Amino acid sequence: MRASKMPRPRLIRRTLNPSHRSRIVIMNPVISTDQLTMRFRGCDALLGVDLTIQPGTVFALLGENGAGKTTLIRILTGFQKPTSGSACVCDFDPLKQPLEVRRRVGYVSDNPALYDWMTVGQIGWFTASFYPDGFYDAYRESVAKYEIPEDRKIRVLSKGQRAKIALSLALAHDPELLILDEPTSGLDPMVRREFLESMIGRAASGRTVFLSSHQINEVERVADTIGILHNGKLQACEPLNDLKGSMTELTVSLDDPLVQVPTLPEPAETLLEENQGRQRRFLVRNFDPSMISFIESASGVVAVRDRTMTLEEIFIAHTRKGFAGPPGPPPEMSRGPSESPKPSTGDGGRESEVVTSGEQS
Ligand SMILES: Nc1ncnc2c1ncn2[C@@H]1O[C@H](COP(=O)(O)OP(=O)(O)OP(=O)(O)O)[C@@H](O)[C@H]1O
Repeated sequence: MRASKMPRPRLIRRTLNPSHRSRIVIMNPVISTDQLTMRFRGCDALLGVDLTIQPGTVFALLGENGAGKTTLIRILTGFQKPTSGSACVCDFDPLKQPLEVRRRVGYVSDNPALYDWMTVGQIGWFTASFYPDGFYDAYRESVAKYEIPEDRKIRVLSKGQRAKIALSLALAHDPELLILDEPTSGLDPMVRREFLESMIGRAASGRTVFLSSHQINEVERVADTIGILHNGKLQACEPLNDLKGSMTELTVSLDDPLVQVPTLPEPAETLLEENQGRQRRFLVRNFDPSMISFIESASGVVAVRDRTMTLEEIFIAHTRKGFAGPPGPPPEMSRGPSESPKPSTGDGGRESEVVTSGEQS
């Protein structure tokens, strides 16, 4: 990482105990990346990803199949050399200091590789040899909690039991950073719930959790920061509440499909516009309810409805064809249907138009 691009330490004020006075602690981000790019033959898996994750965060990386999530995780854990750009994990460069990174990171891949011929106990004992004292005891405690016999061979375990073993191995050294690729696949609903809730506890104790997942409703319950990766680009990376609070769906009813809807004033930014006959649907970032009367006062506008969006809808808005990408120059709310032809999206006869000038991914 170039010195000029190293993340600057942030001042975080935290009260460690109600009986203690507040004190200032200087903390570096747990993860920071600078313009990470990964080009495979015939495929750009990551394109200039800048990501910063602070300690004590439950971060969820959302993305469709092939968005680049696993590639990003492989780079962060030192298993993959990026084409360009750099990463810093727990203050180390995963490429140059992979062992330092792995000592501090617990990682469970979406398809954990375990030695099938070992027993549950043996794999814990074997892995413990790479870690400080205390690993094996913590591992055994976790396996006992999951009620998996230690003398059972790995190869006869069910998918969910294997996932539990992988989690137990990843957590036994109480890592600073836990990276989980699709952590709950294979776990039954009760265990999923308990496990995800335990991630909140880890973050509260200052540890950091990085989840990559397709289970949007599930991560919404536990994550405090959300990243949305689409075609290798990070389209959004914000605290969950900021992300949800910043996006609004507007439905404008018109007395004629050709009516022009006025341009919204800044800071509103229209990300997507859809024509549905006499209704125009907009996805707007930074919408202020006071703008409703402004739109209603336009000629031909019959009614305006606004609605906050769920995380799932926000995710779809960021990953569907036609989304304009991260904030760019101030957009126009509408150019009016007569001014430019709109491409068909094939989604049930609706038409979408990109209305910002942000780069398409
Ligand atoms: N070793 C490789 N060689 C060539 N292409 C690769 C390689 N690894 C990944 N890719 C490609 O990079 C893109 C991103 O893959 P990646 O596995 O990171 O996606 P993902 O977001 O984890 O997907 P999923 O949710 O399906 O696991 C895909 O198009 C994939 O085919």
